[in-house]
Amino acid sequence: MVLHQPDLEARSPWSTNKAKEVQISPPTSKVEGTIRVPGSKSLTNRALIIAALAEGKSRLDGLLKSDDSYWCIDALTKLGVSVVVDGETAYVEGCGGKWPQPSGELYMGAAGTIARFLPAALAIGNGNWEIKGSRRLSERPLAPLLTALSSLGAVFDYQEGQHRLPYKLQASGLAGGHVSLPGSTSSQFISGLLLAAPYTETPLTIEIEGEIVQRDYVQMTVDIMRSFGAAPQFTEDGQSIIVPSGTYQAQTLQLEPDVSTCSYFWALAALTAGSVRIDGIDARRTSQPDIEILDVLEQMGCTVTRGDDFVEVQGTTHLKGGFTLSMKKWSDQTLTIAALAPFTDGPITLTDAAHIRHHECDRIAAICTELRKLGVHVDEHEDGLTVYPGKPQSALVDSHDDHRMAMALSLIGLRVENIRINDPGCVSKTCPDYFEQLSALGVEITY
Ligand SMILES: O=C(O)C1=C[C@@H](OP(=O)(O)O)[C@@H](O)[C@H](O)C1
Ligand SMILES: C=C(OP(=O)(O)O)C(=O)O
Repeated sequence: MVLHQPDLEARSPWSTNKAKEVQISPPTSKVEGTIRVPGSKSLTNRALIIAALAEGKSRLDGLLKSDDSYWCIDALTKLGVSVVVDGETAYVEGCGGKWPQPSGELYMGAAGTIARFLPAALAIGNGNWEIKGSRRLSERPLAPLLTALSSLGAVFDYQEGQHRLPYKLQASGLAGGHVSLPGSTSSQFISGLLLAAPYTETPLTIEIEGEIVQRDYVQMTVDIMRSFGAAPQFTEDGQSIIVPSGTYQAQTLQLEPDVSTCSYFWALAALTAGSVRIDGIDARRTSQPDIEILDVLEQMGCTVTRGDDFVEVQGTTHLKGGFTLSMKKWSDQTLTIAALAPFTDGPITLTDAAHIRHHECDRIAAICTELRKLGVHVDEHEDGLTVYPGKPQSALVDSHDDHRMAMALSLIGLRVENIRINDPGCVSKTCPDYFEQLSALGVEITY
């Protein structure tokens, strides 16, 4: 069987698992526990970039330490910003919108957030940078963002293909005014423009053409910008965002745990009729869209307790299926639900997620391929999939160098003996100790 060859250059020093394969078997005793989940990737990389642009020294607590945040810190450090990491706290000396190092090579790893958030932040300054990323990141779309930045004055010199990594960026500030771009492939283009928008030469209005996928991530960007003193405003129709000129001011911020990562542990409770509590999350107030998974787990028959600062999921011996879900707003959960679906009592159809074909892998094709290897009946659709109930069988499945594929496929091993996954180390993109945490909850993990 031909398995995907991972791009190991994108693994950071915070990635420690070099195993070729992991084998997972169901827990031998009831799963019950309270766990800590590392900080949100989305909040960490937004906060790091804003803090780097700000005036003064910020303190970020609850930092995610994974490949995606490592390469973000690495790039900021190469830009001359001091980022000191002490445990899960980062101290960032803001550069006041003027990058101290006006030239150099910056590597984005495999992180969509860095590739989409950093270009505009670079373009507001003066400098010449060479930007590179992993093999897969170099295939992922950037055109709407880079076209918008070109129209505001940034100059790109593409090394291998138009609007793709690697490229050289010649920056001499960004004009303000009006810019429009589509949000149908990635919300990150809009977030990336927003993060730098207070520093354009005149105020910037971003007009969004059509619908935005995963729109709540744009709201998350607006919220975190506000907490650093900027004042972006949506227009009433929600299709434009007006960003007044200004500067970010340093802050002390507590970052929430990563709700996308939490989903695998809540799914673990669901599948084993166990209970898993995760502290540090207020489900009613979080800006992370993947919190929606809790409603789906309830629909399946689980009991969810939403505390002021924790969420506990209690699983059930009979999981209900037989429904259709639009994944447009929280599509990182498509794979989690696809992995739960075979163990429910009716088919589950997931729709509106065509854009995830452009994520760490073509996630729709990949999950259909791997579920079929396990003997699960699936129909692939252009924008999603239908998964039918059935008892999966043991198999070696491919993680496709995608952290979410590995974490979602591991869930099958909670019910089926000897599920093997290649390259388990790919989880380091967002959760380097994922398999250790599973093991601590009683799941049998063998390398
Ligand atoms: O802004 C963010 O932090 C993210 C936006 C989403 O990406 P797209 O909008 O590109 O799908 C999501 O899938 C990703 O994990 C994180
Ligand atoms: C799509 C994802 O990542 P990225 O930030 O690289 O887009 C993800 O984490 O599921």
